[in-house]
Amino acid sequence: MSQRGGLGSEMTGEDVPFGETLVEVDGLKKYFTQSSGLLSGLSLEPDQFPPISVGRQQVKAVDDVSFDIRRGETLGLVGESGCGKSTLGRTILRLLEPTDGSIRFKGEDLADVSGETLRQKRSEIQMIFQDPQSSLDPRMKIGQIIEEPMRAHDMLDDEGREDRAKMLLEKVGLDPHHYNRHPHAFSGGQRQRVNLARALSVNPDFIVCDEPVSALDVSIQAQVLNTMEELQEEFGLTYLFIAHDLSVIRHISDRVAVMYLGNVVELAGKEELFENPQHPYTKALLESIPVPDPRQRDVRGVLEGEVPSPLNPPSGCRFRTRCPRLIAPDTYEWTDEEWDRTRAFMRAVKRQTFEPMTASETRAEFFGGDLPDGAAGDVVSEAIDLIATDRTNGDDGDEAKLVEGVDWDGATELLLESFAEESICAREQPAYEIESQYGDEPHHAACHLHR
Ligand SMILES: Nc1ncnc2c1ncn2[C@@H]1O[C@H](COP(=O)(O)OP(=O)(O)OP(=O)(O)O)[C@@H](O)[C@H]1O
Repeated sequence: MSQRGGLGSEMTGEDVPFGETLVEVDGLKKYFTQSSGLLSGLSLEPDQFPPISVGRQQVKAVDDVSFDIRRGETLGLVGESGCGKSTLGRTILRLLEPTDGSIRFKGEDLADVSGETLRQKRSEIQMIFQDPQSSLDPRMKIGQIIEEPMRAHDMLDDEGREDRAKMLLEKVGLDPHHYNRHPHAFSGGQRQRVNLARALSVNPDFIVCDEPVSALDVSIQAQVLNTMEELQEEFGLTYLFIAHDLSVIRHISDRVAVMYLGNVVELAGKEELFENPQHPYTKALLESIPVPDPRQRDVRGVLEGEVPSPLNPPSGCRFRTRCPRLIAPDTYEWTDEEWDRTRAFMRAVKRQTFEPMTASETRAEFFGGDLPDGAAGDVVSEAIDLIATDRTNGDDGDEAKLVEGVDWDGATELLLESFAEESICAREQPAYEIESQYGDEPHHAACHLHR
């Protein structure tokens, strides 16, 4: 059980036992309203004055996210840059107002509390950011920095706060005699330890850690992570740990949530997630080849194609536009081989990954000479004609004329509209519970392959 640093409040009836739900996130959405580009967003409104309006678009940074965090655990949150991790963390802390959905802490919706109760709740939830450099005021001594939250919460008297700050310096692995030093006298890792001490000063139960070790050298990262684990044990802390680096997530997490474009696409126990990943996005992340420079060992740019804009995310499964396992549309009859070949061809056309060739060479290259049977084959044949170097226009008189250039865009649009947009992946949002191979934690995978 937590010692609460020997100076904290007593356990109260509302304290949550270890392993029970501490934080409940339900249907959470955070949209940012953004004015669109300079002229593109202007539209003519003849019935009003002035007769123009500025279009507003919604950045769907977090879109319908639900999960629980249990007392004493670390839930890792991983995903590529821009997928909404920080926004999710900040919305859970109510640094950002949710657009929809709820966040319950110890069973209570923070939206329903106010005044002294809210102030009290706020001290129970803290956040640590990535950049210890900019989050520490250079003019303040670290003792004052650590005491600041206690002062804001009227906790203890001057002497009590100083004692507690020194005790915490020691707990985070720093020398209490450095109480009067300024942040510039400390290394990056030490500054992050100061941040930890500051967050701990007000006895929080729950800490959102947003990329806390990303700015540190790898050798220092492990030391800071170890200290965080020790503090968690000693103070009974619960962490939501945000990182893009899978090795950091693997080090610290009990369970892991994988985020993609505003959605949690997979959530499972750590071992289950790393040993038995079930979402193609998670698999792609895990299969990414580590680059020699460990500071660049992250998940940026390892997947084919760009993350689509959160202004207009794909329908159904958000990963489908980059997914190597897109499911065959049931509007056509396929054999598995026909669909595999068609899907590979569609991806190659979309990304223009090959030099244009004649129609028969394209058939041979992608389909071994045999197009799919029936209507699907007709579509493929039409698409091949659009990108073939012997592309002809037979409508014009008797002699077919060779048409200049290949029509990549036309072929892409035809294939996507006929096939990709007809797939269940485009039509329904996936959410499935599957059986875990490792441990007995539930395994959530938002992928129609598990339907
Ligand atoms: N205040 C804001 N106004 C408009 N859009 C925003 C705002 N904050 C974030 N976004 C957008 O929301 C999306 C999610 O951003 P967020 O910072 O949460 O992602 P992230 O996964 O934490 O990325 P990173 O690891 O790069 O910090 C991005 O497209 C981002 O541009």
